[in-house]
Amino acid sequence: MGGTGRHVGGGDPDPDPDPVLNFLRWKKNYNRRKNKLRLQRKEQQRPAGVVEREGISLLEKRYPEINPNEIKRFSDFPLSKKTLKGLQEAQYRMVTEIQRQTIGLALQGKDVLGAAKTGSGKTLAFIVPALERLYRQQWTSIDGLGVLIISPTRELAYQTFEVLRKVGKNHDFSAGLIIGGKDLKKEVNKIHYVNMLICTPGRLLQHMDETSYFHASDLQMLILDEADRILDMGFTDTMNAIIENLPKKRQTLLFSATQTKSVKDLARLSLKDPEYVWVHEKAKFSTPATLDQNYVVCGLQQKINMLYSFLRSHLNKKSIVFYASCKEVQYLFRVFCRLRPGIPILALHGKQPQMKRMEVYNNFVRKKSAVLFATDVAARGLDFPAVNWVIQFDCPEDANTYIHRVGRTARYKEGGEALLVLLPSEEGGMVHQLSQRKVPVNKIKINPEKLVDIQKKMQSFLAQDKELKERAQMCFVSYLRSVYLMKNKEVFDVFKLPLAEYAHSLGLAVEPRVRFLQKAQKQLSVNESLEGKSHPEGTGQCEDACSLVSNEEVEERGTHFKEKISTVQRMKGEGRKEEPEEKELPSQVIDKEGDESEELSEEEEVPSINKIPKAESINFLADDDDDFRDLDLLTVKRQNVFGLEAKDLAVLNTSNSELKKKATKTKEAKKILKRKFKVNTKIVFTEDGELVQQWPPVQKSRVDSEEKEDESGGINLDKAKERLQEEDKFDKEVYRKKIKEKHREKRLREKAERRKASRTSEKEGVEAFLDYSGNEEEFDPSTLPDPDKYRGSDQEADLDTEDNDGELEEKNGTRKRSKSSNNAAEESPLRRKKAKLSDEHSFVPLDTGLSLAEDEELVLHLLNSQK
Ligand SMILES: Nc1ncnc2c1ncn2[C@@H]1O[C@H](COP(=O)(O)OP(=O)(O)OP(=O)(O)O)[C@@H](O)[C@H]1O
Repeated sequence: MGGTGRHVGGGDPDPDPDPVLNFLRWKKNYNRRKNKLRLQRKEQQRPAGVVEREGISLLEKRYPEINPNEIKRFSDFPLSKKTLKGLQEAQYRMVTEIQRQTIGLALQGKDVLGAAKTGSGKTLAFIVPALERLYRQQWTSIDGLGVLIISPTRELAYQTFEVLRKVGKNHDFSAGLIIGGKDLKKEVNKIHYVNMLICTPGRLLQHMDETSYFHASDLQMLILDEADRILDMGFTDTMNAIIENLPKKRQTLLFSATQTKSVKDLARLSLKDPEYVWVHEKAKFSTPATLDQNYVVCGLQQKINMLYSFLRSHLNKKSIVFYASCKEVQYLFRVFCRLRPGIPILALHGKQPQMKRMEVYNNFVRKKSAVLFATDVAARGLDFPAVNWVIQFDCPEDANTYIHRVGRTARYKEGGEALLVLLPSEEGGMVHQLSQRKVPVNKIKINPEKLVDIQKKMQSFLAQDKELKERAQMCFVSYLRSVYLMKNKEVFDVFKLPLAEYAHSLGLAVEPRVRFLQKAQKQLSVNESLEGKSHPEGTGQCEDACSLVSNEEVEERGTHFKEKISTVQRMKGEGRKEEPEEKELPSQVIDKEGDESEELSEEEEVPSINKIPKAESINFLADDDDDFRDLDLLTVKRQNVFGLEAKDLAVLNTSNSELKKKATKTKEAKKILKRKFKVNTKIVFTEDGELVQQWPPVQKSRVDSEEKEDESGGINLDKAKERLQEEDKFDKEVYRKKIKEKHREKRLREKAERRKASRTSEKEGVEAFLDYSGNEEEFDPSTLPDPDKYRGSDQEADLDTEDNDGELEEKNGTRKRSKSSNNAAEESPLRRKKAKLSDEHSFVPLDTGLSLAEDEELVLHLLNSQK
């Protein structure tokens, strides 16, 4: 047997073949192959459903044996062929740590609370078990909603939807994306077919409330992505309401890069005996190892210069710049587009319409080098490929926000760099927080020689463009409000900020007045005097902030409010909260912001500056753009004083602030009058070289004597009244003349019409006559049209214009008659007939067919008969 075995394995020609043994061996192999084929054929004949069910039960049998430590690839998990194929096609083979540790638990049907660093692959960690869950249940479209995935932002929901589409494409389930800013009606029609729904909380609850056939009674799995962010955005009540609408018997997965207390509260509410998987709990750092993190300390007034200088020196990189508020993004995006740093600039924030947001998102994904100005709407979960730099222009609210922001770079084994810009007042507190959260940041310094000063340029932009200036003012207020509303007063103290310098750095000549800040300051001083400074900083101020800034204003802040929002809402007794980005998008804004485009083309969308009622005191009431809404918080002390230097302005400001007396409008008007300002005039030349004053419009009623106006300054009311009355008279006279002229024109028009009508009838008469005159011998001169009649009409025509006649001549073809009224009257009917007959040869001399003498006789006869 040993020798035989050797021969079989070796495959060398047997030196001493035993034919019987050979035959037996061949027969054995043959039978084995035959049986295998028979079985395969049998398998193929069985219904696919049965085979699938058997496959599923085989997979399920392997679930209890899943050992995360042995798993390296997705194929090591007992996954369906369809899912594995999808993963393979999307180039996902090796599992990441969070996937290795959570997929098995989720397949076993456990509730999971998973946390792992940014960019570590949490999305697949919940998408794979979700697909498998429905596959196991043999879910079909008629079964309705099986999996619900809730994301905090629309972009993240969209991104998750795309991953699901990619990985689940071999399955037969239907998937839907339900986010705010889209057509609700269209969603209503489709929602009941959807098996896997990805949505934002506000919109989901809206469907739960309003869409009659939307129900989640058979829901198998609930997934909360970036759950802490959902709660931070003030969706606690919404989430509670959603969870109440879901069946109790379901599996729940909850994922985030950071875990807060509120998440644990939510987990207690929505998860049953969950498995906590905190992959990097024991890691040295809570940010990716491939991320290089630095911070600079920079004065508020230098931040924009610094950013510009940074971008100029990183033209071939892909960067994201995070700001605290939408209005900062809007303003600085516009300004930087005008400054043309040499790199495409994009802006993403919650005030853009959804389509625009998608467009920007996709654009930035595609770009190799670009800079994205964004609010924290882009801070979580978004997976932009190959981002080199994350710059935090404004200090993040806390270490968690910091971690999510920097997580937009250095994703899945890639490298990346992060730069945090801190004010001197923010440095201590923030750096301490970061070190506590195991975030390694190095301090670096700005090279002052490399700093480009763009302040003057910005000032000139603002001097030319009122709308931009308003945006600068809104940016100013918005930033201050964001700082004011921050909870951690160790880091954020709005009263320490150099306001005037900040305003100048935005290009503003004068710092706008911020009412809420003034009120807060007052309140603070009252509190201090009452309590003898016993009030601990940080708590009292925040509460004041909540009461001083309306809820709407809070939402405009976009992202940073956390519990404060909930406090305000609870205080106001609101049941639940809509998604902030939806609230921030009134239709008008959608139109306006929808045009906000990538680079340098945004100038077209500049709204009319006529909207501004006054320069002295800007008070935007019901403006189209909700950007203008919060300007009621703001009053500009003085405008257009760019001639002044910053130093002078500072002196001016201090002296102004020292002046406690409130100047009335009358006083200010008087002051202006004393200065004897003259209105600018615009004079143009006509083609004849005459001078015409275009602006201000010249008073037509003015007589020379009035030029000698009272030069003593001020307005003489009596004189002004007289002048107005005179102007009124003059206008009335002009009006009367205009009406007269109109009537005359009307009369002439009617006459012309009448004349035309009579000529037509004349033509008809001629033709009738010609038709009739078949026989010259039977010619009856009495049938001739009355020549007086012609004359009359022609006389009228003569009163009008000669051109008119010429026109009629050509049009009617009655050339001879119209050339000269007399000729027309004298022309013989016979000639007319000939003329008609020889229409095409109208310039050929007419031949009556009679002799010359006979012709003359006929003419004389006709003339006599006319007389
Ligand atoms: N197993 C894998 N193999 C290869 N690439 C992967 C794998 N898992 C995830 N990725 C890639 O890693 C990147 C980050 O994944 P993902 O967006 O899921 O991270 P995340 O943990 O959700 O990040 P964040 O906390 O920022 O939301 C994505 O580009 C994804 O395609």
